[in-house]
Amino acid sequence: MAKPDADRLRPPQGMWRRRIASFGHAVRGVWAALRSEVHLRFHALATVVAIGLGLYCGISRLEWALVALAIAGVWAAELMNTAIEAITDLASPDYHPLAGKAKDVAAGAVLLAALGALAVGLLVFGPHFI
Ligand SMILES: Nc1ncnc2c1ncn2[C@@H]1O[C@H](COP(=O)(O)OP(=O)(O)OP(=O)(O)O)[C@@H](O)[C@H]1O
Repeated sequence: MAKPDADRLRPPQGMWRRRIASFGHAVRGVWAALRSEVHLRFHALATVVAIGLGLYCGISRLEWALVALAIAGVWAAELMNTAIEAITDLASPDYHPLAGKAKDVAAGAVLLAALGALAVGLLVFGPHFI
């Protein structure tokens, strides 16, 4: 007899069902990362602050686009970093220079995205306060 989990794990039939299921997996991934990663909670706070500042300063449509890209870039980099950390810990729980390199490079991607977001924040919001 099939195990109870087998039905749940079988991919749903039909294109839309599969698309909706994929979307659900992605949302579940963001939620799982948010629960486990302190950095992501900090990004969530920074996102709320940036949106609040944007509303307070009445920034333009183009400025909103830049802020949105900066926010999405940091979230995407941090989520990829979390995924790479997880797969690295799975593949190499013991010390290995390549595991360290993978984690360092993934962390570097987050650092670059964060620096870019900082530059966008300073350039967009700075003039409203100076
Ligand atoms: N298996 C490993 N082999 C070699 N070096 C590792 C290994 N695991 C971690 N490291 C080194 O330790 C650093 C920190 O790794 P860790 O897994 O603690 O991530 P972290 O920077 O604390 O990220 P987070 O706080 O998001 O969990 C890595 O960037 C890497 O240089």
